Amino acid sequence: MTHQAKMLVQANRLSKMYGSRTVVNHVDIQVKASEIVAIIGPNGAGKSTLIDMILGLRRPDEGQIEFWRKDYLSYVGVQLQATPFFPGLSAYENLRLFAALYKKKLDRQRGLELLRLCGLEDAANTEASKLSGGQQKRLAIAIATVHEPELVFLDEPTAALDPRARREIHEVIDRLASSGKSVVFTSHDMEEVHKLADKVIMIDKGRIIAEGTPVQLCEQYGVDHLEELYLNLTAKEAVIR
Ligand SMILES: Nc1ncnc2c1ncn2[C@@H]1O[C@H](COP(=O)(O)OP(=O)(O)OP(=O)(O)O)[C@@H](O)[C@H]1O
Repeated sequence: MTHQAKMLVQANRLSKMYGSRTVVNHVDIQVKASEIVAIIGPNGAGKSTLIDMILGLRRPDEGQIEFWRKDYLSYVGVQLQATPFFPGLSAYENLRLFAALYKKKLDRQRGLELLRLCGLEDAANTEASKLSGGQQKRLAIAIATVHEPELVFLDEPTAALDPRARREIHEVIDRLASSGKSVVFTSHDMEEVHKLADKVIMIDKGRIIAEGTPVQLCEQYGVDHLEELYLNLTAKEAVIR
């Protein structure tokens, strides 16, 4: 990624309230082209609410978001936690179906290329329901990118996966960024965040509490690992008596 990379998303002073509770509090976020951004923070910190606002699924109560193009939603891919495919169809048939929903024609060669990008070249004809958990996650990512988006959101893409399956997802994320896409992902695995992210945005109680490259953050706070920083900066849950 170069320093002159174009800006895809520029969100300023975003806030969201539920009743009298502020769950996102004056958050600024930028996403540049080909950048991998990790949004991290404790359960309930406001990460999903923030991403939903960027995706236009929830309206911010305050702040505004500028996108790199008017029709940006056609160039955004989203993989949410639920597995979003048709279990009775093969991996390739699922891709073709989702491409058709986006009104894109997907020829066999392009379909196989996309499956290869997601490490699924040997599973093209396998029924989606028969794929392993890791393969299903990768199919979900392939589906989220079938319309050639420029910006991809992945919500906890490696949750509940074994180390090898995680590593395969890491490779897919790296390949997406190398092919020029920007990736925004959430994760509770600090080692993975350190390895993958160009930029880390740490959120607690709706506010950004730290932001920078993993190396910058560790240097700035004098820690060896992001996990240490995370534990130092995020609040402990109150004990309910
Ligand atoms: N529709 C809603 N109405 C009321 N409160 C909500 C609503 N959606 C989320 N919340 C609350 O807002 C807070 C932030 O939730 P959010 O899902 O954004 O957190 P998160 O950081 O994504 O958490 P996790 O890591 O568990 O996915 C939580 O306390 C949640 O209970």
